[in-house]
Amino acid sequence: MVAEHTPCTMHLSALPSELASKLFYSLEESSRDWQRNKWWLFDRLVESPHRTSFFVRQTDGVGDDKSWHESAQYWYNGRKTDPPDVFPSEMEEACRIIERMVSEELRRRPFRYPLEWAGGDTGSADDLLWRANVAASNRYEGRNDSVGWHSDHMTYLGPYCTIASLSLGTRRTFSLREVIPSHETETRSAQTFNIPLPHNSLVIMHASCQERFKHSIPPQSAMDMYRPAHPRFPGGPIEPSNCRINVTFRFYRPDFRPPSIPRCKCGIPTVLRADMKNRSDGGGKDKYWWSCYAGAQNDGKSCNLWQVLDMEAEGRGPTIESMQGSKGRVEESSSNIPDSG
Ligand SMILES: O=C(O)CCC(=O)C(=O)O
Ligand SMILES: [Fe+2]
Repeated sequence: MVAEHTPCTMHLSALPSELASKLFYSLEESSRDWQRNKWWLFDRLVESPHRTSFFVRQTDGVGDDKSWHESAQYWYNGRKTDPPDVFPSEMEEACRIIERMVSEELRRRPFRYPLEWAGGDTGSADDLLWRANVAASNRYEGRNDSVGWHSDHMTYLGPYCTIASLSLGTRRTFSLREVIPSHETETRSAQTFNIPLPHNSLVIMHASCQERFKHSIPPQSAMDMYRPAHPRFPGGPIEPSNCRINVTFRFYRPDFRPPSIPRCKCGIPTVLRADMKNRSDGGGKDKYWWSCYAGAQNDGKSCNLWQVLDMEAEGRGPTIESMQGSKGRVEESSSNIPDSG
């Protein structure tokens, strides 16, 4: 049902059960002092209703290039931060399994979008179609921690990214809702899909999810405690928890490295957003905007820059389109194009 109604797929029991427990325990402990993001909303300083942290992978297995480590320092409100932590060993192990799952799922997809990254296939023996090199992580404690409606910024991910989101600990609801393009608001309205995410489940937000849908983790009026299948230490007690840990594995694209990100008049890197209201649903004419992000960190003051992303003029790629020389969707069967009406 998830795949039928949304640009996501849902995978239960993603990791071996013992690895999922170990990763939950290690992140549950380290996340107690993760930060709540703070940003300016108009003239008010607001704080995220959950804790968050960011990890970079020591290597993405492709080569020695570690330039995404620098991108990772900008994850927090466009402001340069201390170097983030490297994936702990259980996260690295989980990442390898998840890369395989995502690659298999990509192989099953009937088409790729023109602007998807196409430089990932290295011809190496492991033939992974998708790799992760960073992980943004969230901790939700109790019923009230949450994240509001948003789509993820594409600044370092580029258009039509694939994000793999692992849930550990107590079950929470993941809500998805399409943003209806302006020219269709008269003829149809959006539905909200509420997907319960149990411990050790993986949601893959496939290409077009960030362009077409917003997502959230709403506060809940009630929740079940999570009872781990394994004790924290051999022979120890099972400790129920009201905590959910989320790890979103992402690929920071080589053609969206920090030096290539336009800066606005405030002098800080802009953020890349999809024009969700004026999209063409993958037909290759989607619009993306580089926009000033100073407002979030600068007492709410911004230079209001909005500059259109121009993949060609900015020298970005290779994309599926540039590799296959195709305009519009790269597809095998037209019957598999999701109906946007
Ligand atoms: O916790 C989740 O499942 C969603 C987190 C999220 O949307 C994000 O980190 O951007
Ligand atoms: Fe998100």
